[in-house]
Amino acid sequence: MTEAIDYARYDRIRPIRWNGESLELLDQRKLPFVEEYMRCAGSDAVAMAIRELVVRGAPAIGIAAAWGVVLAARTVEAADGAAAAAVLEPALQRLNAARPTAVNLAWALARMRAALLIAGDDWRAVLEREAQAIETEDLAANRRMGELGAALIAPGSGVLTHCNTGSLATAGFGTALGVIRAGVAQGRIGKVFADETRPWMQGSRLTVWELQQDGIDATLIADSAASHLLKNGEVEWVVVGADRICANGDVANKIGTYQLAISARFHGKKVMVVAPSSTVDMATPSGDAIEIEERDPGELLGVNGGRTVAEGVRAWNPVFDVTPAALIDAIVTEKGVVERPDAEAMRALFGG
Ligand SMILES: CSC[C@H]1O[C@H](OP(=O)(O)O)[C@H](O)[C@@H]1O
Repeated sequence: MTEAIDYARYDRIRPIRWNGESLELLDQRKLPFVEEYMRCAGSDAVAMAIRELVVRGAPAIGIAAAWGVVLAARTVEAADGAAAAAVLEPALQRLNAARPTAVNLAWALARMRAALLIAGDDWRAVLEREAQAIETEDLAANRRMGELGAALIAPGSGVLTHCNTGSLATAGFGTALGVIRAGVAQGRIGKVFADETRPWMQGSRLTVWELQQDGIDATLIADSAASHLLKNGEVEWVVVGADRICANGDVANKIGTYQLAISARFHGKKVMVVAPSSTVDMATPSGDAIEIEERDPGELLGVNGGRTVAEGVRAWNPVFDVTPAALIDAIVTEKGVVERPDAEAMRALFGG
């Protein structure tokens, strides 16, 4: 069950392209029917693209922000990194403010800031190398997580995934979708289900499109059909990504993850969270401390620009929720797997 995976077959979809002068972002608002890149020439354009979900997915927004810092550096004259850091800090703050929940954004900016502070007169080149390293390391982490996560799945299993955690959300291959890709390639996963993931429809617009590109047969379900599916026995694992994993193992992820975990536990199914260590935030003690992003309620009032709700109806649109560690069976990172996560198990792998 350890057949070598042909990773090249998953390389077609690239949400982030650095061309040496500007950052090209695949506009995910237009997928799956239009593949169009937005060209960002400055860091504030990158911040807007993150805020507007042109680029989305916890690791991907960290990578985009890192390249945003490289773009900001082109507007600054400074003798060394420390001097440049002082001038660039407002631009990093504007990038950081783009979205609050995924820790990968703050993590990437902190890593760029740290590299800058110790850089000499070659600080621009240092920033470019650091941004490239963040992107390259994410791809390697995803491939490693694919192996580690797939190994937990018994041959012939069915899986259900939520939101989009594939190449579109990362430097490539994906987190939860990387486990699914590896599990299908190894013959461990026999059936793949993806839910729509209202209101932004990452599942119906992005995940099943990615899997179709792979030639992986996936079945789309309504979010509201998930518990019925978990009851009928075709699924053994719910496999999802994460936006922030806390010191006690609580996980913030796309809205709807929490109720999937409740239903999975009720029906005796397992929950696997797959995320690189850049998503682990040992400085956040528990899910109660996570800021949950609330987006425009208008995202709930229509689909593809067509209104489906009467005028004057109020909507509430939190786009993440927190799944308590007690409902999670395994957290898969590139550094290893935490089974039955709790504060002690998290400390054993991540320190702190
Ligand atoms: C590997 S992506 C992690 C995470 O990000 C997604 O959120 P969004 O599409 O709003 O950026 C979703 O929560 C994924 O699970």
